[in-house]
Formats: sequence, C-alpha cells, structure tokens
Amino acid sequence: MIHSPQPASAQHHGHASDTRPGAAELRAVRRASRGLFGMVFILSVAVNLLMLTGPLFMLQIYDRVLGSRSEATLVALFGLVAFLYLMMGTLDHARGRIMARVGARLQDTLDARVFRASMVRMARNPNDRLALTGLRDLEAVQRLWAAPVFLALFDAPWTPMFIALIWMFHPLMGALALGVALVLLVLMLLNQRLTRAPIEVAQSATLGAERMAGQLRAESEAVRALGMQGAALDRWQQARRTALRHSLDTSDRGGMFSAWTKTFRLFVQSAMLALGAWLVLEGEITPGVMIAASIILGRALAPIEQVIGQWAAVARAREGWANLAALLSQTPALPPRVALPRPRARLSVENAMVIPPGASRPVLQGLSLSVSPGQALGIIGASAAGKSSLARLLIGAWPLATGRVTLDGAALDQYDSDTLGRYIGYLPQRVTLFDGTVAENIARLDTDFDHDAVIRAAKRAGAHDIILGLPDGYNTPITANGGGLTGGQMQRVGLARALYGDPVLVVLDEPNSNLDNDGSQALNGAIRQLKSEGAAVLVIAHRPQAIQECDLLLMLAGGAVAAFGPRDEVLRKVARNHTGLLRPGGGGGDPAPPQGSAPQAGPSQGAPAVMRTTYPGTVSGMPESQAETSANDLIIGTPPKGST
Ligand SMILES: Nc1ncnc2c1ncn2[C@@H]1O[C@H](COP(=O)(O)OP(=O)(O)OP(=O)(O)O)[C@@H](O)[C@H]1O
Repeated sequence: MIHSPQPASAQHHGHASDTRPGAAELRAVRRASRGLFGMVFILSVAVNLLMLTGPLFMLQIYDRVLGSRSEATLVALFGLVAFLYLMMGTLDHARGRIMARVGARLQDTLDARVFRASMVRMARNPNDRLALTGLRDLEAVQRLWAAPVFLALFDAPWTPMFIALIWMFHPLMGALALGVALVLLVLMLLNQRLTRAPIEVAQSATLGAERMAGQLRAESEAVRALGMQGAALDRWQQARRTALRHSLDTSDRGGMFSAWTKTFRLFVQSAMLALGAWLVLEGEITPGVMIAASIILGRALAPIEQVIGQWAAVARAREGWANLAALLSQTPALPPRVALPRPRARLSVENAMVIPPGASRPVLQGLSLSVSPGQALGIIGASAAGKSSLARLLIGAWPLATGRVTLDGAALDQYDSDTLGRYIGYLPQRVTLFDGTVAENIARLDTDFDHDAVIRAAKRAGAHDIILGLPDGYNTPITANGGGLTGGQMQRVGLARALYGDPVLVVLDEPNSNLDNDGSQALNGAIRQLKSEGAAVLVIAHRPQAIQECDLLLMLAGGAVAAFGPRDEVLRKVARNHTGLLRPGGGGGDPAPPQGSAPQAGPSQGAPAVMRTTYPGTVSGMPESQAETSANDLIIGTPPKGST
C-alpha cells in the first residue's frame, strides 16, 4: 500500500514536540561559521557602499561635469567609477563564494548526524516523514545559504540607510521611498502567507510521487508479472499531477507577487523621478539629485524584491530548518557510552511491552524470558503473533515501552549502538544486501575488513562453496536486491553477514525460509557451533527443521507468551503433532516424507514444509490422523490455558 505522507509540519505540530534542543544544535553549527559570516558582513558593507557608485557618478555628471563642461573631470570620474565597479564585482563574488562554502560546511558538519538520526527513525518507522526528508531539508538550507538571495539578508539593513539618504536629499522624496518600502514589506508578508500552504502541499505531493516511483521501480518485476503496470502508472501519474498542480499554484501565486513587485518598483522609480523633476522645477533640488534619488531607491528596494522573487527557496529552507530542529530534537545525539567489555550471552527480558513507533497499541506485552550462553531459543507462533517484533526489540531497533532487556546484565541502551551491533548477528526475514562485493556485504560494509573473518563466517553459514561458484567468488559485485543471487543464496550470504565477527547473540528471523535441505543442515550446523562457543541463538521458526537445535521454545500468541520452557515440553503442550516431531529423527531433522497423501514433498526433496497455525479442526489436505504424527510441519493446536 502506498501512502502519501502527511506534511511534516502537520506531523510535528500535531505532536507539539519540543524542537528547542534541535534548534540549539543547529545554531551551534551555524555559530561555528561565525567568523565567515562576519567576513561576509564586512564585504557586504563594502559592496553596499560601492552600490552608491552609480548614483553618485550620475550626480557628479549632472551637477559637475555638465555644469563645468570639463572633459578632464569626466575622464577622471569615469576611470574612478570603472575601478569602483571592478571592486564591487570582486567583493560581491567573494562574499558569494564564502557563503557557498559556509553552506557546504553546514551540510558536511550535519550530514552524518542527520543521516544517523534518519536511520534510527526509519528503523522504527519506515514512513517517518522527518526521516524521509532529513537530508533534503539539510540540502534546502545549504542551497539557500549558497544562493544570492541569502546575501539579500546582508543587504537588507542598508534599505533604511538608503531611504535615510534619500530623505537627506529631500524629505518629500524620503517619505515616498519609505511609503514604497512599507508597501513592499506588506507584499512580502502577504506572499509568505499566501504561498505557505500550496508550497507545503506541493512538497508533500512531490515526495509521495517520488516514493511511489521508487517502490514501483524496486518491485518492477512483480508489477509487470501481476499486470499492475497500468494501474500502478495511473496511481503514480495521479500523484505526479497532484504535485504538478500544487507546484503550478505555488508558482502562480509567487510569480504574481514577483512580477507585480518588480513592476511596482520600476513604477515608483519613475514616480520618484517625477517627484524629483517637480522639485527641480520648484528649485528645491538639482537634476543630479533627482536621478540619484531614483537609482538609490532601486537599490534600497532590491533586497525586498529579491526575497519576494525567490520566496519558494526561502520558504523551503525555513521549513527545512524547522524540520531539522524537530528531527534532531526527537533523535538526540547520544553521549559517548562507556565501552563495556564483550558481553557474555546472558539475555534477559523482563515484563517487556513494545509499542511500534507511531502505533498506539502494544504488539508485545508482559513478555519475560531468559537465555543463557550456549542455548538456542526457538520462537514460534501464528502469523502476526509478534515474533518479528520481538526480534526488532532484541536487536535494539524498537524501543521498550516498559520492562527491561539486558545482555550480560546491561540494558541494551547502555551499549554504543555500533558496538552492540558488532555483538549481535541478525538475519532479517527479508534479506536485503547492499551495493558492493559479496565479501563487503558479509563484512557489513566494513571498508577495511578481515578476509579470514569473512571466509570463516561464510563457511559457518554454509555459503563458502556457493560463493566460490559465483563468477568472481567473494569479489562478485552484488546489488541491494541481490543482483544475480538467488533467494537461497541471498539468505546464505545474509546468514554469513549475521555470523561475521563472532557475535554473542544471534537473532535469526525465519532463517530457512529460502533454504533447501543442504542449507537447513548448514544452518543447524552453524547454530550448533555458535552454541558450543557460548553464544545465544534465537530462531524465529515456521518450520520444524529450524528448531532442531533449540533447547528452549517460546510460543507467542497475540503478542504475549503462550508457552515458554524446554523445547520438548513446550512442543508437547502446543503442537498437535508433537509425537511426530519428538520421535527420533523428527523435530525437523531430516524426516522421511509422510506416507500416503501428504500434499507436499518432504524437506529432503528440497521443497519447503509449512508451519500450520491451525487450531483444532482438520488440517487441509492431510488426514487428521496423519496430521497428528507429521514431522514435516509444526501443527499448532490451542495451547492449554496458563501454560507459561
Ligand atoms: N511497524 C509497525 N507498526 C505497527 N504495527 C506493526 C508494525 N510492525 C508490525 N506490527 C504489528 O505487530 C503485530 C506483530 O507483527 P510481527 O511482524 O511481529 O508478527 P510475526 O509474528 O513476525 O508475523 P509473521 O510470522 O507473519 O512474520 C502485527 O499485528 C503487526 O500488524
């Protein structure tokens, strides 16, 4: 399902979250460039003073050169003016270059912080709007800082001074200039108010269309195969059109203000000229003053005109700044953690409750369990029972609402997240790899990885021979969706990645969903070895083979513990076919396929067996009596009440 995300502002206004810590962090980064801002300010003073070159030259031409008819004065003045313009151009260019670098520095300083904060939030909620736009928000601010319109901010303080200068020429002209500046200010505020809503909607719609395009591209194979191309394209185009419509609305409104501001400014320059001419006729001022006042007025109004013309960029950057403040406030940078020693595999969960980020109802509650070094715990339960949620909790991706999770006595958040990641091996339900070689993927994208460790992990995962068979072995380049790798190969590379670095706690979410019998055996071998080395292994299972090496079994139902204890004991309580599973060679070892009319081949033929989560009744396609003794499937019956 593709959702168009809420506008970010609506989202955080809704939560009324405190954005002050993030804003303070942003200001601290801005302060680091204080020296450069100071330099730009000084250059701006010079540039603005040099802006008087034109009007003063005009004044001199009219009042001195034409009056005295002195060519020598004209040549001298012209030489001086040429030099001053050269200076102005150079200084203006210099301040532009400095601001571009200040913007780049801002981005460079905050890039990693914003990306990390986005990743933390995305791990919790893949639709988090602030996380989705974080880097773009940063770029919007960076672009504004580097844009000429930002320099208008440094020029704006000169507007009153230029108006004061005109006032000194003649109060009537000053009053006109002041009135005009006030009208433009009102126009600027009106522009800001009238374009705010369409700018936000256009951005939101653009983001929605981009996300949809990304999802469709990523799943293009399925989209095509399922004949969804037409419908998908229609939806995408609808989103694009919405974005386009609102963009047009924004540009219409912005364009209207921009065009009328410019025209108004040109008109008032003429009006100033007319007023000046009248004052000349009245003998109040000279013609030179008349021309100079008109030009200075143009200069005085330029910053306001520029801000109105570029309002979309200014508004985007303002929104970006506010979004970044919210993002950074809600995902504070963690102070450096005291480096804890490598933990032992003592995992303990006490009375845990988990509410997915953005959700209101818990998906796990009252959950307690403990696993000791050298133990493997199988986690079973019907679909949506909360198995993957438990995995997300244990790897530190989802926060605890209440309760406690500790590894070797220390709560998970006492570990630095990267350090904790090194102690944990995780194989997600849906393996995603990254652009890079097979070896780099196994080494968790470490640039300076230990080759032996990569090969050791691959061997443990039973992936070594498969990898050697790839076109360029460990150096074979792969992509996020695996490139040329099959589902089973991806799962084995994913398992090798989980085992890289000798983790203490290994969480495997349906590790054998894509594995053939060899793969399942390799997996069980890996679990055995991890146990013998003192690691703790958690296996979320839908198939009996996966729990073959498990000492403990946890059955979840509706987010709560339905049964927990030694594996065989729990199986006896919850599996209708426990006799089949507990029989020597049962429990998913390599059982012979069931006799008779079992609908699927046994795992020894490489076909997947399915965990049935049926409650009392007939197991479809299998006679009742046979279902009771099947060793291929894990057939869950209603667990006896209170059997925890
Ligand atoms: N990001 C999320 N936000 C809100 N609810 C979620 C989220 N992820 C999962 N849930 C809900 O949590 C419950 C448990 O989901 P979970 O993925 O843990 O189930 P599971 O036991 O792993 O299922 P399966 O065997 O089908 O993978 C489900 O009701 C699901 O809708």
